[in-house]
Amino acid sequence: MIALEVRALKKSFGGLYVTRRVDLAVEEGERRLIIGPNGAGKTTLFNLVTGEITPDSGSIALFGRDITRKPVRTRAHLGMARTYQIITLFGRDTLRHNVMLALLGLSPRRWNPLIDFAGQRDLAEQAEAALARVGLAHLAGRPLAETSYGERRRVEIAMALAQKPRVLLLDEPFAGLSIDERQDVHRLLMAVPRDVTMVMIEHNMDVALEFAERITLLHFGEVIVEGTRAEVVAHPRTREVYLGH
Ligand SMILES: Nc1ncnc2c1ncn2[C@@H]1O[C@H](COP(=O)(O)OP(=O)(O)OP(=O)(O)O)[C@@H](O)[C@H]1O
Repeated sequence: MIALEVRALKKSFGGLYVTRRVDLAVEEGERRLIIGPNGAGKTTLFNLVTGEITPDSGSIALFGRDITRKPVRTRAHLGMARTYQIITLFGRDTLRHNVMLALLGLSPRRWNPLIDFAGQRDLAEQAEAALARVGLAHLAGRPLAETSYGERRRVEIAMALAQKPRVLLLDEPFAGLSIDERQDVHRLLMAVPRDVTMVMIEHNMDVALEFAERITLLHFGEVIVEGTRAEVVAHPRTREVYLGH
């Protein structure tokens, strides 16, 4: 079954086509890597898929269901989660609370302004389980501002995984990490079960290549090469627009 299918997707900003025409089909359970030079339209593609921006034309389907015009929240309910390139967490709050907020994002309780965190035992337990999954259970009660950059990136992955996604979009999960931290995140992503389909944008080829089964190369808003890891790496167009730089 195709988990995520994008067809003839187009998006322009002020007359400039950032997504010129993108077709993409990611199988359920697949690990797909999206590469491309700066400005190729990778993040824009993610924004279109998650619904943060609307396409000019084309369609997006999640497990066969058309979601092109569905709001972000509906897509999240249908199983889509994302980590961001820019960290957007609450510094003074503990790791546990940050993950609980991510979980509340999918819950009707989010809309209750008087929510009492202390009374949300089930949410706290889910948040702790999510933190344990990324090796941060021991830091659950620590304010986020007192954690390292690498730990925060793992919190972001915990937040996305806590939502029990069926499709997880990862925007540069290795950006800014040390070699050791990269290995931690890599191990963590490799341990995610196959019922989660993963699509990753990443510049850091050494770690990302290992992760990917199939690779899509975007250039000026179009897919110019796609195939298995070996096929894409060996392709002359890849060398020309990407690996040579
Ligand atoms: N909201 C917007 N309004 C106008 N232009 C935009 C907008 N969003 C993105 N762009 C432009 O679209 C182009 C593609 O941006 P995008 O962030 O999708 O590329 P990218 O492949 O993710 O690049 P990078 O590797 O640098 O993150 C860029 O030239 C960017 O300036």
